[in-house]
Amino acid sequence: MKNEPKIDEPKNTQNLTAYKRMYNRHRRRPQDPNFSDDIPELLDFCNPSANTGIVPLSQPSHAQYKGPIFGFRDKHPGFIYIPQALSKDVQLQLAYQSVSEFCEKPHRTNIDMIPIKENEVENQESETMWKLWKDANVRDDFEENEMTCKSSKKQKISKENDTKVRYYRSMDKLSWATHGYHYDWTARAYNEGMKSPMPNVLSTLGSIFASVDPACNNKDTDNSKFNASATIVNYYTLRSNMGGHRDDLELDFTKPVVSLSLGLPAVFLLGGKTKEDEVTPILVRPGDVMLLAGGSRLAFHGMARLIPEQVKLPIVDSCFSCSDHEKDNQICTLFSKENNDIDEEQQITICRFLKSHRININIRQVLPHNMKEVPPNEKHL
Ligand SMILES: O=C(O)CCC(=O)C(=O)O
Ligand SMILES: [Fe+2]
Repeated sequence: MKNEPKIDEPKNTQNLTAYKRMYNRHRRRPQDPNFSDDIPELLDFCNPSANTGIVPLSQPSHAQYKGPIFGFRDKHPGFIYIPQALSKDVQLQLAYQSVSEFCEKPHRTNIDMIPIKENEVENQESETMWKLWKDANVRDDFEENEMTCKSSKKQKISKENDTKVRYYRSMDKLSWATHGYHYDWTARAYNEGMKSPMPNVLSTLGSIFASVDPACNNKDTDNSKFNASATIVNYYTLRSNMGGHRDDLELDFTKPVVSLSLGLPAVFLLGGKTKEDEVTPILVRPGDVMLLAGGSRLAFHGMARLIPEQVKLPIVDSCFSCSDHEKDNQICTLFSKENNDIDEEQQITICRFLKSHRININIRQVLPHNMKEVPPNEKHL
């Protein structure tokens, strides 16, 4: 009897990996027009109920981040979850930078790799993707919403045929941007010839959060210092997902991948070293931070779906509100100056963008401390 298939398991799912089975359970159902079908139960670090295996972790004494951090008692060793680590202001600031400077030159995006189509117009220098999105989405309805937005503009219309101008670089096509070492998706490697400056704010955030990992001590000058040298910003729509993979191209796996979430909540799937290992579906909310660290640094993971605004999620336990512990860390001071730069109209437009998108920023250290550059022609597989 032992080897016989279970009756309630459809035949064609028997050969699927544990990861794929979990993905199929949680992915957005294409037949659901509103994307709001019932969400199967998820692990919620913002409401850590009993019997979930979630345990509070103690902070290393040198940690720069002082808020509560969590992991699992008996699975996913080394994985660290920091609920509501980013205040609303910090989320807004990071989202603004993600849609404006982080996805423009000299950084690299997926759009650079798409050939320009015949009916598309090359954007002028002053027209960033964000400006075009904003112009197309800021309309008179702000006034209807009691928010007066005097300078709102209508979507740009071409005079000849009264149709929308199709720009080559447009937010609607944007799915990722990279900084520092650009990830070369074709070669599956980093290389010295493909770099842009790391945004300071991302390097600093990477170091602050990495410091909760016992393997990182930024006060030291030795090999335990986290040195952020690459970021990937993922831009997701309600239709997006990210398949199961391992972040295995860096040359130092002793350092964590620090992952920040903004915008819509999502279902993050955390597995183990193979696609057959146990997979945990995690509800990731805006403001949460995760670390793929230690024994989970090379774990399979992916993003099954976004959760639309209309789905009612459990309210975040009040002890995770950022206002208490954010005073203890350097994150607020990091942004206090720049924050004034986002005018009200921009803020409203960013909030609107975040109601239909998720932004994930993941920060990595590529090289071990004793290596100055990526060796040429190295195949890292
Ligand atoms: O969106 C996420 O949370 C995961 C992103 C990710 O795994 C990656 O960019 O490698
Ligand atoms: Fe990843």
